[in-house]
Amino acid sequence: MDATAAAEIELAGVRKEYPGGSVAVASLDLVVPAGSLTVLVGPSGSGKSTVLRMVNRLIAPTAGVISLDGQDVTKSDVVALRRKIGYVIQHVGLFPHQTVAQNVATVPKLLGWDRKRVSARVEELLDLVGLDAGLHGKRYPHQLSGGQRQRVGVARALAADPVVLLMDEPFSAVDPIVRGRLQQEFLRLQETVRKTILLVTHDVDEAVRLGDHIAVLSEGGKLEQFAPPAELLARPASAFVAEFVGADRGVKRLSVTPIPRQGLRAVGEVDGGSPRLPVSATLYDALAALLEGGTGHVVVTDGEGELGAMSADDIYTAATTGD
Ligand SMILES: Nc1ncnc2c1ncn2[C@@H]1O[C@H](COP(=O)(O)OP(=O)(O)OP(=O)(O)O)[C@@H](O)[C@H]1O
Repeated sequence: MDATAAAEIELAGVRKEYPGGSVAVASLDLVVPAGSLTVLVGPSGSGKSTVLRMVNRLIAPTAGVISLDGQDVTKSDVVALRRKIGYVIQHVGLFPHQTVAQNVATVPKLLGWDRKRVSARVEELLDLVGLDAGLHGKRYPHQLSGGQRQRVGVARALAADPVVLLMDEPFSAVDPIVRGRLQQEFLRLQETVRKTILLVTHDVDEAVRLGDHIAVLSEGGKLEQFAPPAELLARPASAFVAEFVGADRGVKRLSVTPIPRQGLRAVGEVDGGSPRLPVSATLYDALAALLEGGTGHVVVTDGEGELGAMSADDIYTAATTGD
């Protein structure tokens, strides 16, 4: 699949008051840059799902404007709008009496594609999410693991090549190990497809791992902070954000901070048996390797060879530089 156009999502003064007077979102301004992955994170009841469901018009805002590439979604034809937006939810919502291939083919068939084009697309998508079309395509959802079902949900959402992907707790129904793997695969997939993704989670670690940007919401859909993960962890904008990201935010930052290429110590100074790791790794990986290795140092490498070494103090310095 080629990288196709992605659209900017803009919310301006968006409010949602449910019948009965509960104000899920009081007034939200948010811009989700085209082709980026923005995570909406916040405690239960902070309005995250409400925001997502307003973007694809499953519910209507009480006030304000939501636009895709400058076009007001409430003024677009709803069928055409939903074709532009893939939607993935926690329990996937696959059709139980249809095979995996039929599930993925749902939207292309609705669009009237001929059989050959539909089956080529299904094969391409299953391959993209790491499933074998020959093996898994003929199975029914109950014959798959939770993680495989989740991948089918993503494949189905991508079927008509939408410009936007909305994902509501997409990885929370699977165990932590499968979740970690799906998150990694999903990041690789996003490198290929470069959609504009708005993803909801209540899990800060997931937000940090996945987001180009993180929007932290508190009660009433109040935007507490909108920032890249490293900035959010280094400089929480309010006591609410600091508490929400957790007292271990310093440790979390290690996992989003790259190993520096400059200022490494000479490899000759350190024990030859020190663990080695690529410069593309994070400070978190470096610390983990250092603790595991027992020599007090790690050696950093790239394609050409050894770049230098780091001690625990060096990792500390790299983690706190720029504060
Ligand atoms: N259909 C509805 N009618 C009335 N109130 C609703 C409705 N749906 C949601 N709410 C209320 O709106 C608020 C926001 O709900 P929403 O589901 O958007 O939050 P959330 O952040 O996604 O929560 P969670 O993480 O628990 O899924 C909550 O107080 C909720 O009770």
